[in-house]
Amino acid sequence: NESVLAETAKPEQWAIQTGDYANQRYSELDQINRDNVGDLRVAWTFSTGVLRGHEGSPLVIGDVMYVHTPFPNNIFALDLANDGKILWRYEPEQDPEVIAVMCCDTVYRGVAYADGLILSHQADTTLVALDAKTGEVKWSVKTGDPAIGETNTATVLPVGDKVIVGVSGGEYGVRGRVTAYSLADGSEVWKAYSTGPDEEMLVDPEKTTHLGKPIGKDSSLNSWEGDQWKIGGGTTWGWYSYDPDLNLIYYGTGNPSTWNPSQRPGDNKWSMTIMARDADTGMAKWFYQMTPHDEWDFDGVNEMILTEQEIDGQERKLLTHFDRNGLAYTLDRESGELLVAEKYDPAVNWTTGVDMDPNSETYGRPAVVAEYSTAQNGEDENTTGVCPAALGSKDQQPAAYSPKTQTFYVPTNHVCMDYEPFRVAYTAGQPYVGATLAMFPAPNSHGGMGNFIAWDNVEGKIKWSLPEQFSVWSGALATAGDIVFYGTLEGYLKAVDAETGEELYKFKTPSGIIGNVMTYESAGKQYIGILSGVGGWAGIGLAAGLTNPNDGLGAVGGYASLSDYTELGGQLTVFELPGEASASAEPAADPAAEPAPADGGTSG
Ligand SMILES: O=C(O)c1cc(C(=O)O)c2c(n1)C(=O)C(=O)c1cc(C(=O)O)[nH]c1-2
Ligand SMILES: [Ca+2]
Repeated sequence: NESVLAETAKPEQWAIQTGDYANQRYSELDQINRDNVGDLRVAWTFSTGVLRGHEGSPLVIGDVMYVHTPFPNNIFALDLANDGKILWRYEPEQDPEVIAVMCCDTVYRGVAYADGLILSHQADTTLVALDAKTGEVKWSVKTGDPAIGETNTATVLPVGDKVIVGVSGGEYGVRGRVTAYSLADGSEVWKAYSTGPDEEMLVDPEKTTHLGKPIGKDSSLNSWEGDQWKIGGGTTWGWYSYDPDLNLIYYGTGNPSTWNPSQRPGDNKWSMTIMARDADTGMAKWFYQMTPHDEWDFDGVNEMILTEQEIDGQERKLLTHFDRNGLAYTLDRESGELLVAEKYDPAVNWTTGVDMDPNSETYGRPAVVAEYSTAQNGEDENTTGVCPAALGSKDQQPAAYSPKTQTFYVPTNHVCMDYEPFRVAYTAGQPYVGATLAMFPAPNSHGGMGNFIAWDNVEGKIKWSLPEQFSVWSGALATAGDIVFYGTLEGYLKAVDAETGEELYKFKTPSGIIGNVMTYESAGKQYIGILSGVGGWAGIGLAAGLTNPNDGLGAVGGYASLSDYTELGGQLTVFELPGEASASAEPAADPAAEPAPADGGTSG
């Protein structure tokens, strides 16, 4: 979208959840830098009035900040030129029944902006376009049906004259797809399913490729038994990227349903797949399936970060993806060629690695370790000590990339599990999970459940790693000030040196952080914003008031002690440096400073 491109090009704004179309989460702002970040202080705060998990971040367009909440997906427009006064609020009516069919808390990863519209895709799958100035509803359309388990938690991607949306419900047998709607009136333009016949997947058997080869006729149908693909998941609840030059959108598909692999023999295409599609038509250019026939619930939906970098002496258009399965992939995003696939979490034990030999029968496939194969061990058998756990070495928490350091900054989980598949019958709108889980910190390690790492996507190597007590479930931000920010589940906002990882600042916000750090400039001064409000799958114990470690799809386990550190509550905290940045900013409250001359001129 011309308007999205123009708005995201202004460093003083945060105009899209992902920072830019490339999902780099990098800001050119450098007033706050490695030398002064230690002086950060709270500038102002805002309570959202909602208790459960707060993912995503506010947007800033011009002088207005747009803050969203989890269910019921309220939106506030705050006037940054007027002390954050509420310009308008949007509080949709939503049937609370929808909460029962949300797998992993009532999270929402935020609103989008295009052409003067605020676009919000609610939990009940209502997609609404609001006038950004007034909050007035311009149009509204229903994209799914919660009665059959279809919900939404993701942000949307405005591209050209369309807005592209996904769907959640892989734990309810929902058939994944992306749908493009007209920005002008909300009418449907194209729809591309993750599974099923070529026509419904918008696949061309001769032109769409997998690892450089034509994908062939009915590649999805041939990889499932019977009609299982109709309730086979592959939902699309993650982050979306867009390359304006190639006009391709990129996203990943989620777990095949059910979690019991014995109920769905075959590769279960195209679940667990990176997809590249034409933004105008939805036609698939290339796919890459990372985890064929998933046995662990390693949804492939994490963000695709687009960069221009040199690899093997050649400048290439790259796509880097940190998958739930514990492998970090670097691909050529034009051709879909697989360049690097390496473990980014030392705990990973279910695979010995990916076959990188293009002439091999198993090219591009991960080699599975029999001991940790829940399919080979079979139904009603408990496979113990699988690393990573179902929520992966990384879940939805997005990484950041600094073009200055050519380094990726990745919030990770360091968690393992016991996994016991069982037979489950499908009933529309009921959980269709088919496995029980117990999750715990990775053994033989630092004892914590997370690391914040710096990653070299060309070498496929960790540069440095900061141990954390809990999973780092917050999104990172990198800036031209040579610093990187992230939040922790206990509630700390932290800033570290982009080169060395040295901790430079931390502040404990009122609740655990699962939101994404953002930055903006207002009246000439740089600010850092973060939503706190513990929840999400890792924090579901607190969010849903669960005490039994087997509740919350097994996530409570090692996360139960989170309640020793934090409590529910949604709040935005905005940080600044002391001192003035422009004529309109408040003067610094520095008692040691000389009083300013009365005439406002320079002294001496
Ligand atoms: O398969 C799906 O449709 C689906 C949806 C969601 C969601 O919408 O939040 C999650 C998951 N799966 C999932 O597997 C998962 O680990 C997860 C974590 C979270 C979160 O926000 O903390 N959501 C989801
Ligand atoms: Ca899932």
